Order: sequence, then structure tokens, then C-alpha cells
Amino acid sequence: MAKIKKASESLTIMTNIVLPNETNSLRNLFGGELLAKMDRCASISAARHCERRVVTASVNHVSFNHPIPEGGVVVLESKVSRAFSTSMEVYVDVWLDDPINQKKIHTNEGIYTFVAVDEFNRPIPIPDMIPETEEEKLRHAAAFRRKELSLILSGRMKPLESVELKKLFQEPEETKESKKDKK
Ligand SMILES: CCCCCCCCCCCCCCCC(=O)SCCNC(=O)CCNC(=O)[C@H](O)C(C)(C)COP(=O)(O)OP(=O)(O)OC[C@H]1O[C@@H](n2cnc3c(N)ncnc32)[C@H](O)[C@@H]1OP(=O)(O)O
Repeated sequence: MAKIKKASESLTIMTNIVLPNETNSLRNLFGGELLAKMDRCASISAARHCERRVVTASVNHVSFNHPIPEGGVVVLESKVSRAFSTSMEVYVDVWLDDPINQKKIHTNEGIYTFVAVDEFNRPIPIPDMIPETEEEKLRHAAAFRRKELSLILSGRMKPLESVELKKLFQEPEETKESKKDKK
């Protein structure tokens, strides 16, 4: 198994048409149906990256920005955004595709955490990942913060133990100095 893989090697694209049994009372794609589709797409990306069985450990974020109507063509694209020791973050982008007018609307985004497991469902090490595009680099850079937040929210980490997340709430030294100068 390769020790380091590119983000693009885990790219997974799923295209579907929204059927009536998947909609809510407003005849738009039901949120839970979309979550299931995102989980499926993201789990394939995770398995492609680590070439192992994976389980969903956490759904860290999902945004519903635009409804997806019955009959709409929905395209899901997922890629591993960062690999840690046994876990990986997977980003899923969802698009409403209008093949007739050739328009694409970015409707949703989801961030999932998967863990690679052995035959006894114990976590096992995974290959590292290199981001290449600007977007991959941005997502990769912020992933550690999101991991810490997810661990805090799930009670697996104490807020004061965080490294990257804590930095967001700390004032830069220069700002502190300039405040002192003004006094
Ligand atoms: C070959 C290619 C072909 C491709 C084509 C085939 C594709 C074929 C795909 C099929 C894919 C099926 C995909 C099914 C997807 C489900 O539906 S799975 C069902 C739902 N999920 C579950 O049932 C999982 C239940 N939970 C568990 O089993 C355990 O809690 C877990 C997740 C394995 C973790 O176990 P644990 O003993 O607590 O392990 P622990 O060492 O504490 O943590 C392991 C890692 O997870 C991280 N972690 C744990 N919880 C969290 C959290 N809440 N937030 C963030 N990180 C967390 C830890 O930080 C740690 O990360 P690392 O620092 O090691 O990277």
C-alpha cells in the first residue's frame, strides 16, 4: 500500500435523479436522504484512500444552502481532505445540475470523519495524504482544527487540551503589544 496518496486519488462522484419517494412535503429532496447519499459517497472516498474497511466516526458539519427539487439531477463529489493516524476527514460537495441549461448550483457541503478498521473493528493506521490544488490545501490546513472541535463536542477531548482550536481564541502577541502601547 502506498505510504502517501494524493487527495485526487480518493475522488468519488455520484450522480442521481431525485425521485418522488425521496422528497419531503415541499417536494424537495428530504434532508435525511441527502445525508445518506453523502455518507455513501464519502465512505467510498475514505475506502479508496486507505484501501481498508472504514466506519463513519462523526458527521462534523452539513449545510443545506439550496433546496434540490424532485426530478433534479444531484451530483455528489467527495475527496479525503486530510489523513490523520487512523482517521480521515472527507469533504463532500453537492451540486444541483441542470444539464439542459448547463447550469450547476452548489447546494450543500458536508464534512465527515471516517476511521479505517481491521477485521475486529479496531482502528488501523492509514496512508498520509498530500493536497495539491489551492482548495485541497485550504481544506487540509483547517482539518486539524475541525478534528479537535469534533473531539471536544463528542467528549473525547477537553477544550484546554486543544492546540489549533485554542489559537483561534488567542489574541496575537502584536495586538497585545499595540494595546499596551495605547494605554
Ligand atoms: C479498496 C477501495 C475500494 C473502494 C470501493 C469500496 C468502498 C466500500 C466502502 C464501504 C464503506 C462502508 C461504510 C459504512 C459506513 C457506516 O455506515 S459505518 C456505521 C456507523 N458507524 C459506526 O458504527 C462506527 C461505530 N464506532 C466505532 O466503531 C468506534 O467508535 C471507532 C469510530 C472505530 C473509533 O474507535 P475507538 O476505539 O474509539 O478508537 P480511537 O483510537 O479512540 O479513535 C480512532 C480515531 O478516530 C478518531 N475519532 C474518534 N471519534 C471521533 C470523532 N467523534 N470526531 C473526530 N474523530 C474521531 C480519533 O481521534 C482517532 O483518530 P486518529 O488520531 O487515530 O487519526
